[in-house]
Amino acid sequence: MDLEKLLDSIAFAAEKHKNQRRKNSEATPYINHPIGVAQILIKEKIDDIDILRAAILHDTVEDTDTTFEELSEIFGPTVTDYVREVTDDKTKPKHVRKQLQVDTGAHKSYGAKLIKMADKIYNLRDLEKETPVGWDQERRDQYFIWAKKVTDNLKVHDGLQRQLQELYARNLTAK
Ligand SMILES: Nc1nc2c(ncn2[C@@H]2O[C@H](COP(=O)(O)OP(=O)(O)O)[C@@H](OP(=O)(O)OP(=O)(O)O)[C@H]2O)c(=O)[nH]1
Repeated sequence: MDLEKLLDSIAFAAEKHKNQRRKNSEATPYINHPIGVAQILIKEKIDDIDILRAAILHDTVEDTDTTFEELSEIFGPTVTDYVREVTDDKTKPKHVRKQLQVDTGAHKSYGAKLIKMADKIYNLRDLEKETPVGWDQERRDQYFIWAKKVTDNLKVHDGLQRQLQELYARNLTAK
């Protein structure tokens, strides 16, 4: 049953992210982010359960002690492969990781592209609300510029693309 599968994923991610917080001034629990990413997809009528589960789990390997083997055992290969596609290799320097997101996006699967689009929408909305603790205006602006380079290679969904365009129109100024 899909609802049970979705809740199992949320419970797993919540446990894995339990000690992490977002970078906003309220230090919101990190799990709000993956839940919000899945919510963005559901609001756009995306109902593929494997994509939704992967959206919930998308930061577990990148940001916690979770391994792909663990995900594969519990959630199976399809969900795990989506998570793998949207996971940055943290052993690489940050500028390399950022460039890889720009360069590899176009070659990813439809599901991975949807998750990446929703991930960026969530982060950009957060940035619109508040500049994260420790960030200056320049870092915020650079994130918008970089996110647009990433998402320009992911245009697989009109509704998500419209939300991204609105975010860029409000926040990217020609300099
Ligand atoms: N806007 C915003 N972002 C926050 C907040 N708390 C945590 N983040 C995370 O910060 C990352 C963006 O910051 P960066 O400076 O680019 O990356 P860094 O964390 O590796 O230093 C994103 O993670 P990421 O998974 O690496 O995403 P992405 O950089 O691949 O898009 C985002 O999810 C917050 O309150 N607001």
